[in-house]
Amino acid sequence: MVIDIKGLQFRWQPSAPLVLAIEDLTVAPGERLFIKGASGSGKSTLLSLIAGVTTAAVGSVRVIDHALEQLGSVERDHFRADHIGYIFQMFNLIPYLSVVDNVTLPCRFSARRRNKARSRGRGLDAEARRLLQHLDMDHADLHQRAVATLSVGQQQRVAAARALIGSPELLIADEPTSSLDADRRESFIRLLFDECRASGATLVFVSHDASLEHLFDRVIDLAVVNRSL
Ligand SMILES: Nc1ncnc2c1ncn2[C@@H]1O[C@H](COP(=O)(O)OP(=O)(O)OP(=O)(O)O)[C@@H](O)[C@H]1O
Repeated sequence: MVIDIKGLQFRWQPSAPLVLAIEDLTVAPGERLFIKGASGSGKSTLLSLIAGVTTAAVGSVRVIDHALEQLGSVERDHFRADHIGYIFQMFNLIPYLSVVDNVTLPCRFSARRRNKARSRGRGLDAEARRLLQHLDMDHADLHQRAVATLSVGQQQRVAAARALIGSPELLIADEPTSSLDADRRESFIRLLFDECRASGATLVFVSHDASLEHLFDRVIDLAVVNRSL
C-alpha cells in the first residue's frame, strides 16, 4: 500500500477537539482517490498528516513503507522532498522565479528526484519543459517568464509540473482546480491522470467539486470515514 492509516486520532492541541478519527484507510499503488467533505471536516489536516508536515499522537500513518510518526521532522522533510509531489490550493509558486526554475525547485531539495528527472531527458530544464508541454504549456516564450505574470490557469499547470518532476510516487493535490472554470477543470485533471499513469504515481485529490468525482477510481467522504468522532 502507498498509504496505510490505522487507528488514527488527531487533534491540533491536547485540549482541542478531535479533528480526525480514522480506523482504517489504505490507498493502493497507482490509485486515484478523491476525498470530499464539508468545510472544516479535516481534509487539509489529513493531507498534512500524509505528507508528514504534522504527526498524530495516536495511531499510525504509513506512507511508502515509512511510519511517519517514527521519523523526526528533518527526516520527514527529506522523505517528503524525495517521495511526494504537492499541489497547493494557492499553488505556492515563487513569484520572481521563472516558470522553469519553479518547476525544477523540488530537485534542489532532493537528489533522488534530481537524478530521476535527469535520467528522463537531457537535463533538468529539458525535463521541466517536457512536463510543461504535456500539461498544455507548450509556448516556449512562457517558460522563461516570471510566474507572477501568468494567468491562474497557467500557474496551475506550473504547480502541477513542479509536483510531477522527478516522478514522486505520491501526488497530493489540495483543491487545485478551485480557481478554474468548469471546462478547464476536467481537462486539467485528465492531463494530471496521464502524467500519473506514465510515472505510476498514486494521486490523492481533495475537492469540493462533486462534478469531478466520476473521473476517479474511488471517492471517500471524510464525514463518513470520521464516523467515530
Ligand atoms: N494549524 C492549525 N492549528 C489549529 N487548528 C487547525 C489548524 N489547521 C486546521 N485547524 C482546524 O482543524 C479543523 C479542520 O481543518 P481543515 O483545514 O483540515 O479542514 P478542511 O476540510 O480542509 O476545510 P476546507 O474545506 O474549508 O479547506 C478546523 O476546525 C480548523 O479550524
